[in-house]
Amino acid sequence: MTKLSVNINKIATLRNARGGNVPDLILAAQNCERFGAQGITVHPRPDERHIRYNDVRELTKVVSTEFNIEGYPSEDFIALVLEAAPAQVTLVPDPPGVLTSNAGWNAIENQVFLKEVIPTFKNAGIRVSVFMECDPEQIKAVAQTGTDRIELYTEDYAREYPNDPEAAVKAYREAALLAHELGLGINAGHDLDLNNLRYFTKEVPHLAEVSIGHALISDALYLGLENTIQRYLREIEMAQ
Ligand SMILES: CC(=O)[C@@H](O)[C@H](O)COP(=O)(O)O
Ligand SMILES: NCC(=O)COP(=O)(O)O
Repeated sequence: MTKLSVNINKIATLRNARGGNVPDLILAAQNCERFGAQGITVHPRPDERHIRYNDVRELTKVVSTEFNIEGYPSEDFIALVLEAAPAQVTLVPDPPGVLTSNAGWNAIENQVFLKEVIPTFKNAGIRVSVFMECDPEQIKAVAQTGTDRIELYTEDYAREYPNDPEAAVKAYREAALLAHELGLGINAGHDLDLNNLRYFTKEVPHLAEVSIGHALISDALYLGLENTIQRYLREIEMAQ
């Protein structure tokens, strides 16, 4: 069954807006797990616009499901992840000033770099996932880096889904089949929501985890966090 990892970046966005500790991010993460989340994901960006490095240090003490830390493997990020020792690190090629993640790795051009960085985490017992698009040549290249998993970047799927679901999901299904054949685990995320999640998890095989944040936290403003998490879980259950 595909696991749901709730990305709590946007709870930190709201907290930072007033400079205090409301909403309490640690309590929110614990409640997400209590409401059924099977993982907690954070993306501490260099400018700490939402998740701060110290949030990661505090969260790692309380997260009892799978803790997944996403980010570009800068020296500071690597040191933070090794200190936090999460279940999983997801390497994302984001430059510092980007509004949000908007591309997967070019694993062909960055093969040497990824081959150097990935053992640092694996030797510390941390599962590695690499944020990727669906290009088969890129999937073959990232399979050579030693990563445990890839995370399929699903913005293209989310954008095209309303127009033509089958066309939107085709490349992802093919990428998942190829990745599985190459011995890679498969995660997915970015812009997944209550409308497009069931079809994606039904059509894409071998999907270990989806990480969802922006739409889920936005839905929770209307539906409540507990109800929202359970509705996302139900979408996955209905697909499998
Ligand atoms: C890698 C990914 O798709 C998400 O972690 C995304 O980067 C969320 O980041 P923001 O919450 O800063 O948009
Ligand atoms: N890896 C994707 C993630 O953690 C959340 O992305 P989004 O749902 O906020 O777009």
